[in-house]
Amino acid sequence: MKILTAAQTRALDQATITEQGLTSAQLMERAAQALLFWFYGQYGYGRVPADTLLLCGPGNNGGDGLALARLLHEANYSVRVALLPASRYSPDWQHNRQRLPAAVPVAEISAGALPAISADTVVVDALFGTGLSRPLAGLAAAVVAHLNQAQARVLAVDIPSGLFAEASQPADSAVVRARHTVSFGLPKLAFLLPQNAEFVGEWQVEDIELSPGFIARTTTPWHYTDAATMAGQLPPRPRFSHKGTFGHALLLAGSRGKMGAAVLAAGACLRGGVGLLTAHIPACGYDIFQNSQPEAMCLSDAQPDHISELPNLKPYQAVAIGPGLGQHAASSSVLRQLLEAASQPREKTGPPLPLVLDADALNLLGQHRELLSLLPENAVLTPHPKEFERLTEPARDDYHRLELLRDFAQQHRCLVVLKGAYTCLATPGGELHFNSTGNPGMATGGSGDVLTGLLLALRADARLLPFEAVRLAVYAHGLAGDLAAHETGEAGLVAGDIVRHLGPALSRCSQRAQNTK
Ligand SMILES: NC(=O)C1=CN([C@@H]2O[C@H](COP(=O)(O)OP(=O)(O)OC[C@H]3O[C@@H](n4cnc5c(N)ncnc54)[C@H](O)[C@@H]3O)[C@@H](O)[C@H]2O)[C@H](O)CC1
Ligand SMILES: [K+]
Repeated sequence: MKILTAAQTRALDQATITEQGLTSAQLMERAAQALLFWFYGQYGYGRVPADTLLLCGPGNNGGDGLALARLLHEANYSVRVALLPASRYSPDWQHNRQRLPAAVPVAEISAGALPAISADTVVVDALFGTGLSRPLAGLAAAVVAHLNQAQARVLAVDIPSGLFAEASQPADSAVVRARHTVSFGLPKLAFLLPQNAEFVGEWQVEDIELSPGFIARTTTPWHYTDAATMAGQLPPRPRFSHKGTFGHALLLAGSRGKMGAAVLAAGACLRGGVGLLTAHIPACGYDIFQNSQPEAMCLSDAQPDHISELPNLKPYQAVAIGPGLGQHAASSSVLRQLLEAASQPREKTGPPLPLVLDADALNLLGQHRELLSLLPENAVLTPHPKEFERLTEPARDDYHRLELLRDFAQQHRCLVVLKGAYTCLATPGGELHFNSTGNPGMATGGSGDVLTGLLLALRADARLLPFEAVRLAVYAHGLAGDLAAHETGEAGLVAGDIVRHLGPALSRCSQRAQNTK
């Protein structure tokens, strides 16, 4: 699913109206209907809130609010409307103002007459939407401050008022703190960034049949990976496949006290469908590893506590390094040797060896930035924000971090998975793909090791393009976390639960096998 700018969204509106032969008021009616269904979903018939207040601005966001006020009134909700005065009102605002039944109380907001809001009032924030052109000030800012301090349940229409769709607002500007946001057609970039979570609350996107042709033609660096995007992305396993079909993966992981990271990554790699897995681990971990992952092969390093040797890479279709690795100088030298070997083309025309770098491998890269020039094309890096900062620089805010991320992936021609809520995958071509799956229960030790193992499995599968493999791994990892949390609750979730649910998560992304009989 694409994410568009506010300007592109306005053009999408227009294209929809033209292509479908609609009036703009008819499109607004679709938006208002979607909002009405949100109320039905929340309150059902007959359980309506005692007091619903619609705060309406002068543009089409306010027009949506006025249309919704009419629909709610017709559905027997007790509604009142408060209008933000302006010198100009949009034509569809005026249309819906006229259609508002006289029985609905309407008041004009002024500094001395702010609408009464109690903690029991359900407030619809239809002050400003994607037409916001500057930070809120004056009366609009006063209304927002008044609303926020009432701590009422707030539903934001399209986007919380005062929030820009794709840029930071200045610190301390007035922004509605919504508990819910119902947006139309496509998500807004703002919804996906941690700095906006306090304003956006729980968000959802409602389909109002905006022009699919226009969306397809419109270019954007931002994408949202949802279930529809991922349906059928994992190819079926051919009936005549054998373990060589899915690749032989090498995992370089573990150090004394951190063998669990190697075990978890290996478990995820195996559940990710790899053909063969070999783990190269420090000698202290040999028994631990062999006992807990009997399906994997194991190479023991000469050193007891850390990795100091790089195995011969010839047998392997992909290599991951980092989980539980530690930062010993000898392990750092293994990383250097691996990057040097992988940056040489394996065959004259073939792609370089697929690499996945995580955890301490990223910290070592941060300490030795000269190694970045050795990254082979499409190497996968999986930093969380702090690890990413060590590779680049501190970000001023979440939008700046996205810029740094995009630049880094383009400059080093690699795939960077910036981990967190809505994990963001940056591609060498400059795209940013935000992931929809996952939950806060996954903020627990070992989750990242599981992702590395799954990435390793899918990068070893030669049937998948590098970007496809990484997007699928990120999505399936989050989905496995969601399936696991369903069983354990978020607090009770541990990384091993994610491993156990990778199989079901991947099968939800798989194509049905055809002609395999
Ligand atoms: N995207 C869709 O598919 C649909 C969107 N709808 C709704 O329309 C709004 C966007 O409406 P628009 O008229 O373009 O903008 P706004 O209502 O957000 O406000 C514009 C209005 O406000 C003035 N203004 C802008 N910033 C400020 C400010 N800081 N202070 C004061 N005044 C400001 C501006 O000059 C205009 O006069 C979208 O979000 C949806 O809710 C459609 O209804 C359905 C389809
Ligand atoms: K709004």
